[in-house]
Amino acid sequence: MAAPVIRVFSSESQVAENLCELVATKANAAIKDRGIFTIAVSGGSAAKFLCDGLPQVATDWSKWRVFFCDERHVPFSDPECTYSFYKTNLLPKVALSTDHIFPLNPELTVEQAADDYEQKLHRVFTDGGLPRFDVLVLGMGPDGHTCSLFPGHPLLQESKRIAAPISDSPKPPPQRVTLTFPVINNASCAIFASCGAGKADIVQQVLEGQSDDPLPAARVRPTDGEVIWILDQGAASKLKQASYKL
Ligand SMILES: O=C1O[C@H](COP(=O)(O)O)[C@@H](O)[C@H](O)[C@H]1O
Repeated sequence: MAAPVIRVFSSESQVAENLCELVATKANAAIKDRGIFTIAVSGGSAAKFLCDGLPQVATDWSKWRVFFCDERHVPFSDPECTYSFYKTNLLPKVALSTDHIFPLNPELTVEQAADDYEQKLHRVFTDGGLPRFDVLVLGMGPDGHTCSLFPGHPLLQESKRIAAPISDSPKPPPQRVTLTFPVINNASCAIFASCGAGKADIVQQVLEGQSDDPLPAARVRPTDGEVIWILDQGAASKLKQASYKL
């Protein structure tokens, strides 16, 4: 298990650019090696960074398979729907087929939608084992949550499911489906992108704090992979180790 790598940039636009260049490098390497690139993306600020930067990268979009680290269980027409954000802000600008991006089915109950999402994952990850994503692009909320895995929630202990329903998310909307830690920590590369001084305290706690009960974002430590944090100066401003500074 490798220690987190931390990269600090002077502006949000540089974070987005660096994130997207890194994702493209990973994508092109995976395509060269195996002919396919598997990625799960997040909502919130990470979605904005990806939609801003990915249209500029050079890659073979036909080889990408795009899942969601988590998704809100809302209709596609709801502004909280992460899939619809990508559909509006990324799909018109890149050659990614809608057959290669996998939304949650909001017409099912949240429990059925999670079951259905596990089947969608198994249709792409066909070896029957735990899916191993090439890249996860993760965000972190000000409480230290990542995906829809919240501090103190029983889903942090989930060990059987690869995608699980949650009906009591402390951040609205309450019903969501999320990847679980067995899949997250089986990824080849997990990348966090966080910006703004509002995230500085939680970034410091996650990256430098010690706890017997780590925050969800601090639990992202792929067993045979890397975790990379891409921060702007504001988000990195409370880190104590000088080597993390610009
Ligand atoms: O609710 C969510 O929040 C997190 C963090 O979002 P951010 O805007 O604070 O970066 C996000 O990663 C997750 O996908 C989303 O469902």
